[in-house]
Amino acid sequence: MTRPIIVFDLDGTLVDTAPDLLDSLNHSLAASDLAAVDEAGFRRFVGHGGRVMIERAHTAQNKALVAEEHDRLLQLFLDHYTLNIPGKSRPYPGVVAALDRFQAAGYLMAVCTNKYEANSVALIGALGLSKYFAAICGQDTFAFRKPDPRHLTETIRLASGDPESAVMVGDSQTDIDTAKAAGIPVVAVDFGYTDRHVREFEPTLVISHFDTLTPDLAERLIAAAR
Ligand SMILES: O=C(O)COP(=O)(O)O
Ligand SMILES: [Mg+2]
Repeated sequence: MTRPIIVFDLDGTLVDTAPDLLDSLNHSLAASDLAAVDEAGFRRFVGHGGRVMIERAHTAQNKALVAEEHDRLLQLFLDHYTLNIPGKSRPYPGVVAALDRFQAAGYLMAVCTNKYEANSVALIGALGLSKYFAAICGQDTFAFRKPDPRHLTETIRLASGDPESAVMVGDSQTDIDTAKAAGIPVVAVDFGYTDRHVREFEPTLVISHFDTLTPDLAERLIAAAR
């Protein structure tokens, strides 16, 4: 029988990356004479990767953004972000213990994120977490990304898992919509990056700490979804 799999979102779910994403975003926006974004703005702009974050910051400040300028600012963002990995980013409380529990219980684990794959692999490596994951799939790994459910189902296949025996953990509407479209139960953490409470997006379950996330719980969610 295929081993069950638990798939995690990265930013705002496994790792608190907000300070570094915000620093790199503001580094990039400064080159475009935009006002710096604050924490509240960041929560509204994040979730679909750096390119969309830059675009949303411009829209919010009523600034036009042509394609070449968009490319230039994205490159500035990525160069700054890449150079500073892992920066101040750290796993949320209880993450490492939860990964150990799922590993001991025989689960496959994977990451499905709208960060670029190279930055995701580098960040997870710098935090010493690579050994847990059978696959780390970013927004550029496939020709589609969350909320397209194939980003999740192809991540599961790449990790040698089965979408019928899978659970997703995320922090945003993007993650919840993705998992629901794939028919996969989804646990939402309530401490990540969203400007509306995750409850509003109707995940299977909301948790406030990784200590709550156990293989028993995952097994129940997978069984209930069948
Ligand atoms: O960086 C982003 O915009 C989103 O990243 P996530 O999918 O890991 O939350
Ligand atoms: Mg996230």
